[in-house]
Amino acid sequence: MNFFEFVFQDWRANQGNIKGRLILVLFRIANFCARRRIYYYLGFLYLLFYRILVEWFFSTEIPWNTKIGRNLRLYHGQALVMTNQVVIGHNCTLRQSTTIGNKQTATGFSTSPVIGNHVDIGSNVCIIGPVTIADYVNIGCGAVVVKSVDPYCVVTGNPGVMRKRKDWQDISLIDEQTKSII
Ligand SMILES: CC(C)(COP(=O)(O)OP(=O)(O)OC[C@H]1O[C@@H](n2cnc3c(N)ncnc32)[C@H](O)[C@@H]1OP(=O)(O)O)[C@@H](O)C(=O)NCCC(=O)NCCS
Ligand SMILES: CC(=O)OC[C@H](N)C(=O)O
Repeated sequence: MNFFEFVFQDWRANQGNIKGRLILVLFRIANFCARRRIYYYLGFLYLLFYRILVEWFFSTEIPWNTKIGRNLRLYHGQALVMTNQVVIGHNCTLRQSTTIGNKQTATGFSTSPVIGNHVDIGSNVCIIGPVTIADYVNIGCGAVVVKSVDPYCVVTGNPGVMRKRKDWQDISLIDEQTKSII
């Protein structure tokens, strides 16, 4: 992926969403610099600019070295906080007032969540600790997720309760067909 493709990898997923596009382009430039040591030094001033503009002014804390797959959809772009250990797959959706991070333990901090592909995270969600969210999961608004979630599930409530998505058979069928084509 060249620089241009890398920076605009979320552009289509955020059609009609200027703020989401702007934040993600700024993030991908920072992410490009952070992943390559040479650019990290050259781009230090940019990284500072990114941090001040996106974190302080847009209140969206996506650390520049977070691993996030392509086609991230970012709705409403505010009060979103995550640690740089979070891993997010392809084709995911994030919304406002959401925290994805670690948990305090007796000896320090836990690891952070690993989120699969096609995961849709509602508004006001907390996902904390060493949990894995599998592919095609929907996390309902206001959910607090402290345990791992199986594929094709919906999680709602505090503490989050998991059940199969109503459309899981349709999705898994499409998914199997795609896999067999590939
Ligand atoms: C969870 C969600 C994905 C819908 O899943 P669904 O399978 O279509 O759920 P339904 O609407 O059929 O509701 C099924 C049950 O879950 C409950 N439920 C739905 N969403 C819920 C939520 N966020 N928290 C708690 N319970 C919820 C319903 O009350 C219903 O309960 P019942 O069976 O006792 O009547 C959706 O409700 C949601 O929360 N999406 C997030 C979207 C969002 O954040 N929007 C904000 C935009 S800014
Ligand atoms: C507040 C709201 O309903 O926003 C809609 C938006 N498309 C989203 O899913 O986040």
